[in-house]
Amino acid sequence: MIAFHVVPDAFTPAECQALITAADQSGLARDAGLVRRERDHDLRRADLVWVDDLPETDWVMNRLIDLVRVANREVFDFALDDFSESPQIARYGAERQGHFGWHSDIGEGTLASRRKLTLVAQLSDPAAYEGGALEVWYDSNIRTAPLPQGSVVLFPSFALHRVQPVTAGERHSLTVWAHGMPFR
Ligand SMILES: O=C(O)CCC(=O)C(=O)O
Ligand SMILES: [Fe+2]
Repeated sequence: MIAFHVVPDAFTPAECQALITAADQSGLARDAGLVRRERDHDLRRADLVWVDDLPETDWVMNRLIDLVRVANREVFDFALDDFSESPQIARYGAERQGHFGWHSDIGEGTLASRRKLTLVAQLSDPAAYEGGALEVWYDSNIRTAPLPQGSVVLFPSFALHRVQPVTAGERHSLTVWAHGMPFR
C-alpha cells in the first residue's frame, strides 16, 4: 500500500547522539548541493556524511534493515531487492538556512531509478533547532514527520517531500533507501 508510516522510538536518544557525534567529528562532511556539477543551493543546503564511511556502524545498517523489513511486510508490500547505497547523515544548519526543497528520491541514474522506499530518522532532539520540518506529499494531504528524537518515517521514494529551512540551531537526519526493480 502507498502510505506514510511512522515508527516511534526506532532509535534511542543515546544512539541518535552517537551518530550525530560520529558524523560531526568524522571530518567527512561534504556539501550536498551538488546537482549536475553545479551546487544548486536553492534546492538543497546541507552537509552529508555516508554512514558506510564511519567506523563501527554495522549496527545502524542492521537496525535499518529490520525497520524496512517490518514496515514493508506490514504496510508497503513493495518488491524490494537490496540496499544499493550507503545510508546518509545530513546536517541542516541555521547558519545557512539549511533545507531541501520539494523533490522525489527517484531519479534517472542507475541507483536513483531503483529507489523504492525512503526511510528518514530524526536524529536531533527537537529542542536543538527551529524550522526543519520534513513534509511528505503523496496524495491530497501534506504530512509532517513527527519530531521526537529517534522516530522514523517511511514513504514511497516517488513521493514529493521537503525539509523546511532551519532557522535556529541544527537538525540532523539519517536517510536510507531500499531498492528494487523500477516501478512498472
Ligand atoms: O533530511 C531529511 O529529513 C530528508 C532527506 C531527504 O529527503 C533525502 O536525502 O533525499
Ligand atoms: Fe529525499
